[in-house]
Amino acid sequence: MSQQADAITQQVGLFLNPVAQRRVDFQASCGKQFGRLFLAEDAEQAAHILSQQQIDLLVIDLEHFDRSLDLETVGALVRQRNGAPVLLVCAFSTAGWLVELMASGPLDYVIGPVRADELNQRLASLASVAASGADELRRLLAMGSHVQQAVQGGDDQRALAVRICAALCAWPGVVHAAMFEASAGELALSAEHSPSGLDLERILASTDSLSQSSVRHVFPGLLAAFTGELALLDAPEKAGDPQLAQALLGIGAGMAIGVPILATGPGAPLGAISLLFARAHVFTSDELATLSDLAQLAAFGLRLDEMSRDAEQLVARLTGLATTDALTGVANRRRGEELLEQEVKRARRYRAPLALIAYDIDHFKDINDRYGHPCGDAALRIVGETTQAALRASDLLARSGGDQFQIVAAHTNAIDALKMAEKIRVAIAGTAFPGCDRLTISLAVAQLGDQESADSLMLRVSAALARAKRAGRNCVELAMR
Ligand SMILES: Nc1nc2c(ncn2[C@@H]2O[C@H](COP(=O)(O)OP(=O)(O)OP(=O)(O)O)[C@@H](O)[C@H]2O)c(=O)[nH]1
Repeated sequence: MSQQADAITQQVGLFLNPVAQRRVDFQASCGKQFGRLFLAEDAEQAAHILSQQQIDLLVIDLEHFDRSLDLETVGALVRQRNGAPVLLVCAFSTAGWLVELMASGPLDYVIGPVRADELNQRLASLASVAASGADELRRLLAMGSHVQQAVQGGDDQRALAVRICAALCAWPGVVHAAMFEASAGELALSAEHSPSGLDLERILASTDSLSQSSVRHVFPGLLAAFTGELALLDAPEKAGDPQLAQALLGIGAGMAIGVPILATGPGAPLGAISLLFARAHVFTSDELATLSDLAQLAAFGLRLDEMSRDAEQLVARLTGLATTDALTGVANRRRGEELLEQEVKRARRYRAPLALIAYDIDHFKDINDRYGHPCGDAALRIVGETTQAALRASDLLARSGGDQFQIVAAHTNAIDALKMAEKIRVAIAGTAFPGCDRLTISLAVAQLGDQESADSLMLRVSAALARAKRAGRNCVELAMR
């Protein structure tokens, strides 16, 4: 057995999971990786063991944890490690914690379920990191932590890329860091950071298309983004373009490396990270593995950014669907009632006037019967549009059902609401409804009384609307208290 392997089997490990059987299984399948293995059933016990023992490797298994283990508690355990290796076995439901946790300290992770041989492999490589104790590696891990914090920021994609590049420059010897992104077969420089002042964007600007340029075959950042493979160049004069070669020599870059940012599934690489070093550097396999982890972290950050934008759009769309009347596009009854409740509370708090206007198309049944339902539908849409055009931005129009609509008019008293109602009545009476006769509407107006509830306001306005119908239709009725 080699000295390193010896050192690894002397490692002291700690495994955390609340399920006894899972702890037993871990011991059976991975126990041989450790000279000694502690098992903890909760975070408190784990924290206690960490404070009493010199633990080389902490494995936090989030599968089967209930709400007793939260993000903050796991973050505290990672911080307690002070940079020493931690492996997180994530449940799919807790994968969203990763970025935040990574800011608590260097962290390796696998998303469960994970096979025993995969887990053993991860543990072996982490244990060798712990055993090597190389300074360079510790610096690399510290840089990883910078990158993790950069990913955590949650800005737009470009700002995120800029922060990742700035964080990558924390690795000693790096004179320039850049990120390339690939999309639909095209490559673009999305961000760069350079303590040495190299302006790669300006140099590459003379190239029309990066994906067609000769530089892409030689410059590691582009090569990696293009091929999906790690690329190294230790002689900058071979950079593939005289101006670029000159610029690299000018800032004293002795070596360039390109690390691909790979897609999770099959598919072209998402881009690459490009690093320029002041001197030639022989990368250990651990360093290379860490670099590619960093690239994946960057990819994770970019995807997270994209995902959160997708989610926002989806939520906006779903909320829109849930609150909009499909036929007329105005707010539906539920939204109208919700908003009336809110506005009633607000009007009470600020002692501001609030009016409710309700209206109903006159003899709408006849329109349907005479011209057909599609014509009735079109008329409902036009009534909605015509009313909307007559309202202020602060008024909310809702279809309260069938051929009935209501308007919640904030900061509006009965007199002004009567004027609004009359304006809408005249607008509808003067509107052409293609395919059918002219239409009229009957309206009712009510102003919220002191201490009055939304329900009572709606009852009063309905009664007034019934009076408007009885009074001959195509008119406005004021609701009395
Ligand atoms: N085309 C169409 N018709 C609808 C829709 N929803 C309800 N209606 C019809 O609207 C009519 C509403 O009639 P009522 O409000 O009872 O009475 P009216 O004929 O409008 O008469 P007054 O209100 O008394 O003037 C009914 O015939 C419903 O079938 C819809 O989405 N599209």
